[in-house]
Amino acid sequence: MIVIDENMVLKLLDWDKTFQAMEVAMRRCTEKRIVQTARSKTQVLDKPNLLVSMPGYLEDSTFGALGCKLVTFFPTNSNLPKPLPTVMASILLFDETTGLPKAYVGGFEITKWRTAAASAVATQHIYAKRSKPLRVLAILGAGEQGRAHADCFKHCFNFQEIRVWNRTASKAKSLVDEYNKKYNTNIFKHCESNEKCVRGADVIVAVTNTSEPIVMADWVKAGAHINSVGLGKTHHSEVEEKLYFDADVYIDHWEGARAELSGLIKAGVQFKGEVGSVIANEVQTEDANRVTIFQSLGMAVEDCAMGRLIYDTYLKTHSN
Ligand SMILES: NC(=O)C1=CN([C@@H]2O[C@H](COP(=O)(O)OP(=O)(O)OC[C@H]3O[C@@H](n4cnc5c(N)ncnc54)[C@H](OP(=O)(O)O)[C@@H]3O)[C@@H](O)[C@H]2O)C=CC1
Ligand SMILES: O=C(O)C1=NCCCC1
Repeated sequence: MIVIDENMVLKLLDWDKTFQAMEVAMRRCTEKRIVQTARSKTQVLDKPNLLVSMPGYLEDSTFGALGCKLVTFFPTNSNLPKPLPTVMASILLFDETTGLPKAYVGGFEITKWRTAAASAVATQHIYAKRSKPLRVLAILGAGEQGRAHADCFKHCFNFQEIRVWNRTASKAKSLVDEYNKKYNTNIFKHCESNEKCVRGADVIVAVTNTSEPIVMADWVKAGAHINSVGLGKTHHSEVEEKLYFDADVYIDHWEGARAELSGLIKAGVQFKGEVGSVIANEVQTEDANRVTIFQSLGMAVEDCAMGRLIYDTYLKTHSN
């Protein structure tokens, strides 16, 4: 079995290929060329900490794989004397014919990259391909995902301004300073409040553990697009609930949504469709003034696609 550790994974990752892998995973999902059920969660007693198991099979000549991601979500890690990441992951790939274990692939970087790229794919197909404005991006949350989304959206789009807000302001300020230097630009701007960050933004990314809404309906401009990624009390805690009734809400996969967005479903919110059906041009938002939301849950087959991409790239670059 090949072991591809986190350092190696990071060397092999590439935004364009990650974007492509997410497009394929999402499209294949809608075409039913995948197998994945709602993921199983094992909670550590009396703690908010979870071990999540995500097995999947993706049929595709380039990105297809049989694999399983095991991911821990330990929000309490941020309070440790020496904080650890709150989301950590490992991916196992198996031979599709024999079932033999093929590779262990570190899943920490992959989870960051594929989640940010899934938001970028959703933004491209639900929003940007309708020739909508891409002037101001608002990122709420400057943790691991906030950073990955800042890199990914800088790479994939051409925003004139990328605003960053974080509950702990110093982390957003550090991100802004670091990224303006890294990209030799001044488009990254720190926002003191989530309201200032959201008002007037064309695209909004929410990537926090909040259990209370941080994106209020009245702040969101007509026709804006929101990627809501974070998991607080529920997967839809970041956006004020009433906005879900006045927006076109897209999901990554129905099985996951039925299990993890049951609160929204019970409240009567209807989903417009999977992002895969938008990629396939089967569904689209027609009204330019309607807000669109991508409610990102994360899918096992996204990790299968990434495992295969990294495995193949590793074999190409380490052939002896
Ligand atoms: N949809 C998907 O596919 C995936 C979703 N996720 C989810 O994305 C979220 C972010 O992950 P990640 O960046 O790795 O986590 P980090 O621990 O690195 O960052 C957490 C972020 O959430 C903020 N935060 C925590 N509590 C609150 C609160 N009550 N109000 C406002 N902000 C808060 C933190 O702010 P501060 O600095 O002030 O503490 C920080 O910005 C998590 O909920 C995670 O489960 C992760 C992977 C995949
Ligand atoms: O898809 C994932 O990976 C995760 N989703 C939400 C919680 C942490 C990991």
